[in-house]
Amino acid sequence: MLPSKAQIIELGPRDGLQNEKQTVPTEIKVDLIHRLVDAGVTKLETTSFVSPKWVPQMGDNTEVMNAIQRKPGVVYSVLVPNMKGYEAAVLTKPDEVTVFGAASEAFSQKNINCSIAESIERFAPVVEAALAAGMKVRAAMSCTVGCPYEGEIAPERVDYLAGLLKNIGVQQVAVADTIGVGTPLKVQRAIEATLKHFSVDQISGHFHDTYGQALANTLAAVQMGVWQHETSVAGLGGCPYAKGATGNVATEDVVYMLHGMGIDTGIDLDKLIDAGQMISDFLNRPSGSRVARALLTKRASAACA
Ligand SMILES: CC(C)(COP(=O)([O-])OP(=O)([O-])OC[C@H]1O[C@@H](n2cnc3c(N)ncnc32)[C@H](O)[C@@H]1OP(=O)([O-])[O-])[C@@H](O)C(=O)NCCC(=O)NCCSC(=O)C[C@@](C)(O)CC(=O)[O-]
Repeated sequence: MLPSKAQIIELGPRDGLQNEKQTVPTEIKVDLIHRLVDAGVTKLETTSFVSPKWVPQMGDNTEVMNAIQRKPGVVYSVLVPNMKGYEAAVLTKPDEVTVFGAASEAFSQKNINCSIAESIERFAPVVEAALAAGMKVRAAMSCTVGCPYEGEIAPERVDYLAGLLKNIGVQQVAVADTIGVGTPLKVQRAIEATLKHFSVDQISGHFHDTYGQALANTLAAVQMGVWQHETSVAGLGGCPYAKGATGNVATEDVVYMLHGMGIDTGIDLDKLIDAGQMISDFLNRPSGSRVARALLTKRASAACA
């Protein structure tokens, strides 16, 4: 049965911008966050507390968090790989921390410089501290379908990682197709493996669009009852340690699809498109959202008529 509700978990300010070569000033990131919240986004990843040597674009994490005017009821989430990141993050009072592991050993090494087992040892004290401080804890599971270094990933490896994350107290997990190689049935198998440890209410889909499959994969997740969707405005993004992978599925495209299916997101699509246009203009390239491009063209023709 299709879910009657949906929540967008907007990743544009973090996953969307982390890989940008040009420096995006803090005030642009903050403006983007404010516009997204004004459009009705109620949960978003604002930044990450990782090494600035590894990901320079997120080096202004504390400044971003401190500059945001927070709206009550909105969950401001940050990515944290270890206790060092947690200790810096907690000072900025996030509502949620997200640890991030991988179903692929090689990707774990490349992305966070440790094995899957070591990553769990690093995450465990983060999860414990965050829960004790009253924060929510999510985990991203990278490479649940394919890995840029190891190729296809079997569902058993997703099952293994999800079990480890459940054991340390993680409350919610993202099933991520980091390099966008997944197709609907493969993504459903990764979600099925995750469902052995987490309920459908604790799972979000996180699909990159490298092969143009992200919206189809989102629909495949919806058909399994998944209602939390990790998306990126204007289709921004990509992981610096997954070369060639494009951005996440565009928030505008997911919102348009869900609204068309009668599933409310609480998001004002016009305002969302304006937020995506602001950041696309700043980055000096067209939006990666097909819906945004179509509706902007329609707006322009209406203005000329
Ligand atoms: C995880 C580490 C830090 C390990 O990096 P490491 O080198 O193994 O860490 P270390 O403990 O050996 O420390 C080395 C140096 O890093 C510092 N350090 C250590 N930890 C931190 C920290 N938290 N914040 C700031 N600095 C830190 C530490 O203080 C030390 O500084 P030094 O003494 O040399 O000056 C590193 O590998 C790293 O930052 N990796 C970046 C990972 C990343 O951000 N990847 C992109 C996000 S994941 C993603 O996009 C995928 C996702 C989530 O969206 C889902 C999907 O699509 O798959």
